[in-house]
Amino acid sequence: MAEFSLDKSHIAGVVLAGGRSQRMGRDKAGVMLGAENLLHHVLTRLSQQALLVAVNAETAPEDVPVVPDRFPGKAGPMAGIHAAMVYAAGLPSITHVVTVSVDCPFFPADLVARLAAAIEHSSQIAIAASEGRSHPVFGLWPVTLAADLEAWIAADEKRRVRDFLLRHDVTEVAFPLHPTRASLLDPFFNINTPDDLVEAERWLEALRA
Ligand SMILES: Nc1nc2c(ncn2[C@@H]2O[C@H](COP(=O)(O)OP(=O)(O)OP(=O)(O)O)[C@@H](O)[C@H]2O)c(=O)[nH]1
Repeated sequence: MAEFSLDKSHIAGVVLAGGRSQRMGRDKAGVMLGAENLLHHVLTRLSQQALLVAVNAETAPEDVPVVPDRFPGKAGPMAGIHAAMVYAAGLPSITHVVTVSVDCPFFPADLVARLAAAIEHSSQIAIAASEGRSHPVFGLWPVTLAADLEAWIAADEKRRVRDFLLRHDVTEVAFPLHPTRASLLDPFFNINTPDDLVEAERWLEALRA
């Protein structure tokens, strides 16, 4: 059997930025971390790893396509992942879409490379993990799963990402902690609350030092 190989030229990236940001109390995409907002941090990091990038939210910078949920209020982040798949399926030469979360500004610089290397055939999903926990919103998804995901969302609105993954061939890729001057940073550290934001400012400083 020929070895399956997936490179950046076949991968689009979508930042998941839906949801209610209830714990933060305001839209997380626009929250400032250092000199830039979270959406800017995440888009910058993602655009180095995917051929094209888009945002799954109401608003985005002018030159970035917006990919809104097709099932708003249903299935949480899975609705965003579905919108991402449908968007990417319409792009020439794209076979997979990588999704990342807007509240996670330090995700690994080799996220896509390592997820892509873990995929052994065209219908496989790869998701990230760290510290023994999986992070299914950080996934590399075949765009051909859009119809299956749509049927899954339509059938039951209460299920979670993990339930969808159980239906498919999934590989989990473990990422190491990132050394900083202060201590080891989990690259999937995410910002849900104002206190998390204070901690993220400290990590930003530690990374810059
Ligand atoms: N497209 C889409 N993305 C979502 C939805 N709910 C959450 N997300 C995204 O999934 C990721 C994790 O979200 P959570 O932190 O669990 O939820 P949140 O709505 O951002 O915040 P809370 O309201 O405080 O739980 C973030 O990138 C969110 O933008 C949704 O309904 N649709």
